[in-house]
Amino acid sequence: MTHLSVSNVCKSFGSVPVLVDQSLDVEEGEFVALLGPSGCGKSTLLQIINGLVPADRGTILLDGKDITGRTGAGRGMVFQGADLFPWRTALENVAFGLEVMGVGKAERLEQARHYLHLVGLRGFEEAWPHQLSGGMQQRVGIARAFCIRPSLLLMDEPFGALDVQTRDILQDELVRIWEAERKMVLFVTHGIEEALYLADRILVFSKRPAHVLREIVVPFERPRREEMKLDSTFLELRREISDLLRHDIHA
Ligand SMILES: Nc1ncnc2c1ncn2[C@@H]1O[C@H](COP(=O)(O)OP(=O)(O)OP(=O)(O)O)[C@@H](O)[C@H]1O
Repeated sequence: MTHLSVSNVCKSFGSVPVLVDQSLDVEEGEFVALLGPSGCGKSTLLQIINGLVPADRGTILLDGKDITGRTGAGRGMVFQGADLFPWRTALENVAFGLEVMGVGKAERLEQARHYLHLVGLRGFEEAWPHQLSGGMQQRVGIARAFCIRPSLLLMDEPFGALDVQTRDILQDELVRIWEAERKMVLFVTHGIEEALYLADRILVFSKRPAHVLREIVVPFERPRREEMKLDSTFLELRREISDLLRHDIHA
C-alpha cells in the first residue's frame, strides 16, 4: 500500500529554526493541503520531502522505503512557475522525466501525449514554452509531473501566479485528473478556499517554527463541484481557518 510518512523532521537555516520535529502522514489516494502563513516553512518541508534540501534530522519513508535526502524515485513536483525547458517543445517537456528514467522514445512520447491531452493541450504538442500562456505552461508542468506516474505529487502553490479565472479552471482540471488517478498529493497553498475545494485533509500550520495548529478532515463528497463554495459548512470552515491563522499571526 502506498503511504508517505514524515517523522520528526528538523531544519534550521543558520540559527533560525524553521521546522522542529515535523511529522505527517499521507495515505494512499489522499489529497492533503498545507496551509500556513508566509515563511512558516511549507516550501522547505516540500523540498525536504523531494530530496532537494537536506533535513538536519528526521526520516521520510515513501511506500516503506527510506528516501530521506534522496531525489527522484516516486515523486513528481509542480512549482509555482512551470519552469519548463525553453529549448524543448511542450511534448518534449512532458516526456523529460521518462527520458531521464531511460524509457524509450516512442513509449515516452506516447505517454507524454496522453498527459498533454489530459490537461487540455491537444494540438499544442509542438508548441514552444514561450508560445504558451502562463496557464498553459502550468498545465504542461502538471502533465510532466503526472507523466512519470509518481506515487506522490508535491505541489508548491502551483496556481499562485495565475489570474483568478485561470486558477479556477486549473483547479477543476486538477480535481478531474486527480480523481481519475488518485495519487497521494501534498499541496501547499495560501488559499483557504483552494484547500477546502481540493483536499481531503488540511493541515493548518502555525507561524515559524511551524507546528500543526489544526487538522481538518474536509467533509465534502467527491466529485467536487463549484457550487459547494456557497455551502454553509464550506463558508463556516473558511471563516474558522481564517480566524485561526489571524490569531496565530497576532499571538
Ligand atoms: N536556502 C535558504 N537559506 C536561508 N533561509 C531560508 C532558505 N530557504 C528558506 N529559508 C527561510 O526559511 C523560512 C521558511 O521558508 P519557506 O519558503 O519554507 O516558507 P513558506 O511557508 O513556504 O513561505 P511562503 O508561503 O511565503 O512561500 C523563511 O524564513 C525563509 O526565509
